[in-house]
Amino acid sequence: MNIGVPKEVKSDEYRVAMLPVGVEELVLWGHRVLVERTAGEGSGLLDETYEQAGATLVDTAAEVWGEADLIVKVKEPQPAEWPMVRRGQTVFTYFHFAACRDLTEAMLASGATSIAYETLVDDAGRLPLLTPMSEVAGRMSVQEGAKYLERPQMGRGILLGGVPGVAPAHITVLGGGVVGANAAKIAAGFQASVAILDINMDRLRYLDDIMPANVDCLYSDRHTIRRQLERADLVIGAVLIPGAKAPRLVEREDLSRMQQGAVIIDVAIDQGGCMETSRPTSHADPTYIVDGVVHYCVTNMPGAVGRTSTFALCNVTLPWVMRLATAGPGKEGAAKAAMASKPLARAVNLFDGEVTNGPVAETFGLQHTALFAV
Ligand SMILES: NC(=O)C1=CN([C@@H]2O[C@H](COP(=O)(O)OP(=O)(O)OC[C@H]3O[C@@H](n4cnc5c(N)ncnc54)[C@H](O)[C@@H]3O)[C@@H](O)[C@H]2O)C=CC1
Ligand SMILES: CC(=O)C(=O)O
Repeated sequence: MNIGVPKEVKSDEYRVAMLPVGVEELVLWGHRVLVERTAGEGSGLLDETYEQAGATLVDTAAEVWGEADLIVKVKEPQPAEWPMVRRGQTVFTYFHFAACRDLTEAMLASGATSIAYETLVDDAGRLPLLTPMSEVAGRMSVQEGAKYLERPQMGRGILLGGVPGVAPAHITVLGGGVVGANAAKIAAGFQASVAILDINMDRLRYLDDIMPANVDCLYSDRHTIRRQLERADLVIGAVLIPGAKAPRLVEREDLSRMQQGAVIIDVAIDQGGCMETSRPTSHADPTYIVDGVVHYCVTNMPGAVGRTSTFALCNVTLPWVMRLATAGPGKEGAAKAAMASKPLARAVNLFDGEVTNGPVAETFGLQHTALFAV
């Protein structure tokens, strides 16, 4: 099968979807891997290394998209890429469809099979292809929060850990999953005062067992969220309902309860964000201010630490790329791979012009067709 790895084109996206070792494995199994020149550069991976691993290097994205049966990417196809997607092709990447109707419509119109990393749910209910990037973003959210709390960045001028005689910052983490737990762990290490909120009591019990003493694990309801907003120097949005638009936990009027110069890092922005006032931003222009509160809503946070993130992502995606490649090209190959693996079947969001993911269909009022009924 022809497998294509285009260079990422989203703003400040330095990850690449395959390591040289991945190329080598696929080539060993008889596949051809087309890699766009300089695709790995942002992660410090040179063309020569891909070539030595057996990749066919090509000069343009059009050649990759034109020849590949399976496209392996990091971020959702950007508008400039949409015309290159074709029927019969499978695209395996982060899509976050619920956050963007235009993307959903473009991919539906292409007739390609869209398999989304973020909805690949294993039999234990985990999200193995989202987890490593959530670990990165959760940890990063605290370092970004620390930066934007600095006064020259329009923040309150608060040091996370305080100093003897002066209280540390208070950090509220909405959502205690992978992003939330990683954020809380790093924030606690900075000696901040931390509260982590979730609606899943089992998860709260677990977090309560493993978190240090400066982390409170609280049930997430409207009253608790409002009380937290009054106290917080930094709020981190980390909730998720897989496939669906993020639940909205903070309304615009709630910002009036917050302190001037407080910072919101809405990590959940890739699924639409969990604050009414969140809108997507980029690494080049990451923040804006609403009612005196600094908002940071970058949709590809791990892209900024491309080298760490590329290795963390490719470690988990390669076995699934291998399964898709082994199943063969076209929609028949994608269906065969999905038939043989429930996690892969759950990750198929669009197939042959139909929406096969329930929450995506519900978000846009589109018809939902079960994958094996297509
Ligand atoms: N902006 C970026 O660059 C990145 C964004 N993300 C996003 O971060 C978000 C969180 O991801 P994960 O932590 O991996 O998800 P997760 O599934 O591990 O955790 C989500 C948590 O939210 C909780 N939750 C759901 N509704 C809630 C509510 N109403 N109140 C409180 N808690 C609620 C769930 O119980 C769960 O524990 C996702 O949207 C993910 O795509 C992840 C990586 C990078
Ligand atoms: C999860 C995701 O969308 C990212 O890592 O960019």
